Amino acid sequence: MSERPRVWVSQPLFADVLARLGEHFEVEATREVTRHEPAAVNAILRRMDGALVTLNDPIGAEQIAGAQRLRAIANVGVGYNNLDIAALSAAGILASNTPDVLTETTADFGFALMMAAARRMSEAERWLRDGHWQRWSFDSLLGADVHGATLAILGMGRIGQAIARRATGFGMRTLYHNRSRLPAAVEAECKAQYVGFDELLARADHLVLVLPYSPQSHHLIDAAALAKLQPHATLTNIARGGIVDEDALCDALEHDRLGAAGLDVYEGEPRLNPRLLQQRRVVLTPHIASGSLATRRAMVALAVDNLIAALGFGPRAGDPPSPINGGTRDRGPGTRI
Ligand SMILES: O=C(O)C(=O)CO
Repeated sequence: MSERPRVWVSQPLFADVLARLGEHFEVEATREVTRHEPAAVNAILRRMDGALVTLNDPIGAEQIAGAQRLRAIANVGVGYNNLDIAALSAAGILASNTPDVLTETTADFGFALMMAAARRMSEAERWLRDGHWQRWSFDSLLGADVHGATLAILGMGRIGQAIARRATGFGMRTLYHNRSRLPAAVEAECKAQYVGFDELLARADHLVLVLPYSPQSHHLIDAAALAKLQPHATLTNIARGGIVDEDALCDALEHDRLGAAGLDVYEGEPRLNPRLLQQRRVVLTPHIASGSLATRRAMVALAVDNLIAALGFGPRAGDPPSPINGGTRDRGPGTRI
């Protein structure tokens, strides 16, 4: 009997969802959340035919060097800046991600984070828990309205569009900027108007970042970009931390050049820029935008489907549902999220 392919699961995920891998493969699963050293990953991948990894696991030339058997990497996540797609493609390794299944959950969270920042919810709760509420006062903790305001979405992929659809229920005016303009029918459905980058910033009451992280978007929101925002504007980031220059953001907050911020992602997470923790007018959450139970399970299930199909098994053998490279839907780097 020929040997079964071997696959590695880099982090503990839902064991019952992963169980399907065992129908086809020898599975080596990591039991605890681990920050794997590149050399350790390389030693493992040299023995593997496939791997299921998360955004905590950078996979590039160093990790796949000499991994002769490796044919597929399934990323659990829609953003895949942890994968070096050029290196994987050059080695003939099929990479996949998990779009669509997290769109609505992530949009819910982005909208909630924007509202929480605008209405100072974290600050208000800290104030209350710290025992400051002695009597009700008419002008304490006044925030900014969301209904009727101008929503500015940077990155109008699936999640950006889902946020725009939510904004219609709040009577917002939605502007967006994206690498390419959306078809008129999609703009009409989202009630969103395409504008240039500078105009987006200048007109935003609430700016929400939903674009992919790439060398082009690194620190796109820097001091110069922040200076284009209105001083009452809020900034919400549910994309990747590296898109925002966090020191420039702290400067803007400290000098009242920005109303508030809602952040779910950080450059260098889980390590936080200590200055962010000092800011009153920020809502900070630990990268949980896609974190509903149902959605996280669906993401793992899709990654499992991708891995099984990419390694030539199951009903879609050879045709994984959401390939990034080398598949029927080669979407190249910087795909909209
Ligand atoms: O899917 C992603 O890209 C995430 O950030 C985690 O949900």
